[in-house]
Amino acid sequence: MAGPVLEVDGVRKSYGRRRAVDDMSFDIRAGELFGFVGNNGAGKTTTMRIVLGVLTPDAGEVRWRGRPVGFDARRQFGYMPEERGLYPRMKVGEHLRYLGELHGLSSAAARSAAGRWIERLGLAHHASEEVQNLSLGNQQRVQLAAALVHGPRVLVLDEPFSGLDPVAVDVMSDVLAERAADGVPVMLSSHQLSLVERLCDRVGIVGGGRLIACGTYRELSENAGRRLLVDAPEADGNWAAGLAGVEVVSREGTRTRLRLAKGADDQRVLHAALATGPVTAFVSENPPLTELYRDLVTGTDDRTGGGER
Ligand SMILES: Nc1ncnc2c1ncn2[C@@H]1O[C@H](COP(=O)(O)OP(=O)(O)OP(=O)(O)O)[C@@H](O)[C@H]1O
Repeated sequence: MAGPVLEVDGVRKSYGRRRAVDDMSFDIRAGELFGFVGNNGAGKTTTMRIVLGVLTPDAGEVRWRGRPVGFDARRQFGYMPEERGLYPRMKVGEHLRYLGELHGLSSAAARSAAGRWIERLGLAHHASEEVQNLSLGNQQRVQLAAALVHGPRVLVLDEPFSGLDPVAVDVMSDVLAERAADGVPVMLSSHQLSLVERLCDRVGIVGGGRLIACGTYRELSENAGRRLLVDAPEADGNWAAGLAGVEVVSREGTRTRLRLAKGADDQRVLHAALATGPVTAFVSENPPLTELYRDLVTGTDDRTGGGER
C-alpha cells in the first residue's frame, strides 16, 4: 500500500464552549479502507465534515497529497453525509445525472456514470422513481451512488452501513473494496464493529474528541495485550489470582479468560494452571474489535453513553 495521501493534522473544533474535536491527527493511504469508530458524540461526524470542508476547524489542517485541501481538491471528494442529503422529489436517475454534472462531468459522462452506478447498486428498478418513494435502505444506496457518480479520488462516508439489509451491506462492502483496490482512500464511520474489523485495513478509535488508538486490527490487538483461554477443570476460582501481569477477564464454568500485560510470561500461567490438576485447553485468543474498543474507550470519553460535555 502507498504512503499517506489524506492527512488530518492537529484538527480542533468547538461549538461554543463545547470541544467536539481536539488535536485530531491521522492519515489515510491510497487504496486504504480506514474505519473511523467511536461512541455517539465522540467527534466523528465533526471530523469528517472538516475533512470535506463543510466545517472550518479552529486549528489544524487537512492535506490532500501534501497540500491544504481547497475547493478544487474537494470537488474530487465523494461524501456520504450522516444526514442524507438528497432531493426527495427528484427521480433517482435524474438526481445522479444532476450531481455528476454539478461535479464537472459532461452531460453524456454523467448519464453513463449514473446508469452504471444504478445498475451496480441494484437500483435499476427504481431509476424512474422519486427518491422519497424509495425505502430508506434504497435511498441509502442512492446516496452512495451520489458519492460515487463523479468518480471521486477520495471517499468519506458517514455511517454508510446503518439501516442496510445484509445483501445491501455486501454490495456496499464490495463496492468500497473495489474503489480502494483502484487506489481510492476510503474513510468510513460505523458502529458495526464486526464489519469494520472484516472490511477495514486500519481503524481509528475516537473518544472524547481525540484519537485514542489507530492501527490495523492486529496492531490494536497486540497493543491490548495477549488473551488466553485456559480450561483447568479441577482449579478453584482463584487459581490465576496474584500472577504478575495477568488479569482475569471472565470465568465460565471451568474455563478462565485471561488478559496478559505486555511481557507477562504465559508459561507461568501454564504452570499455575497445571499445579491445580489437568489442563484441557490453553489457547491464545484474538479478542474481537468490539472488545478491544470497549477496553480502549471506557474511561476516556466523559460523554460516553450519548451524554454531552
Ligand atoms: N452543530 C452543532 N452544534 C453544537 N454542538 C454540536 C453540533 N454538532 C455536533 N455537536 C457536538 O459535538 C460533539 C461531537 O459530535 P459529532 O456529531 O461529531 O459526534 P459523532 O462521533 O459523529 O456521533 P454519532 O456517532 O452520534 O454520530 C457532540 O458533543 C455533539 O453534541
